[in-house]
Amino acid sequence: MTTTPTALEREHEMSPDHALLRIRGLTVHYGRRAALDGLDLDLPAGQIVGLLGENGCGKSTLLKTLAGVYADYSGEIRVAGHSPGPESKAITSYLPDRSSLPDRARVSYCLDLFEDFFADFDRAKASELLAFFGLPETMRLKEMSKGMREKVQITLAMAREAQVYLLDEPISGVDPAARQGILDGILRNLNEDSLLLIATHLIHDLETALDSVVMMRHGTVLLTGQVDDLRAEHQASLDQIFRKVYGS
Ligand SMILES: Nc1ncnc2c1ncn2[C@@H]1O[C@H](COP(=O)(O)OP(=O)(O)OP(=O)(O)O)[C@@H](O)[C@H]1O
Repeated sequence: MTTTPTALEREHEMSPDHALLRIRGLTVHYGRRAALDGLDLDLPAGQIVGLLGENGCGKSTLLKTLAGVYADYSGEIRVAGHSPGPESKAITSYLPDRSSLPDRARVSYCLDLFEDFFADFDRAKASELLAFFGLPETMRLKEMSKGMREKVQITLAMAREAQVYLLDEPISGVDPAARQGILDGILRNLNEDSLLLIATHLIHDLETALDSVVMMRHGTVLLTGQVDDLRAEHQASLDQIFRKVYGS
């Protein structure tokens, strides 16, 4: 039986230098409200990408949908050629904005869980990252501050040997002085062929780490570009560009 190729499959055949992440016409409704509204986006491997935008513009919904956690969407998504599902999840590491880890668990138990669940989880890398963050594996999550828990979440997400990392506001609970250290933890050992898509409001803290940005508004992409190109074009920092774009 032959099936008609989708728009993305046709594009894939026509452009062999395909993007690692491809999205066409992605739409998500919560009731009558469109959280994502026909969003198109291509992102290549080997980039650290900032996902920026005002509160409620759809960043978390986009990451959740790409991660395969939210499946009620229309449009097309391909992660390394796969629609969201078991194959895409096997190569995608997702850090949600809310933790679903059990409060009473010790860090070591979380490591056991991830080791059982993800074939690409590197326990030695996780232990090394926890030591870098100064967190004991014997500690229970409920004994931790918000920032400490975030470090555990980051450790679990970044200790996978994934092709795509989707991080939803990973350093929002961390004090300004500690943010650089956490960022170093995230970027440490990051495979140069991986794609890291990171939703954040902390543009100033992330500016030097980002290769490119995606700015969203009302469930669509308002602007994308390489950070160096945008800075040169606007003669301004990313923070200033953001204020200009969203102030208008
Ligand atoms: N579970 C839900 N049920 C109903 N509406 C939702 C739900 N989750 C999100 N929304 C709505 O969808 C829109 C997009 O929300 P989303 O959380 O994706 O935005 P965001 O850009 O991540 O916001 P923030 O920067 O505040 O984290 C918002 O209007 C929000 O109110």
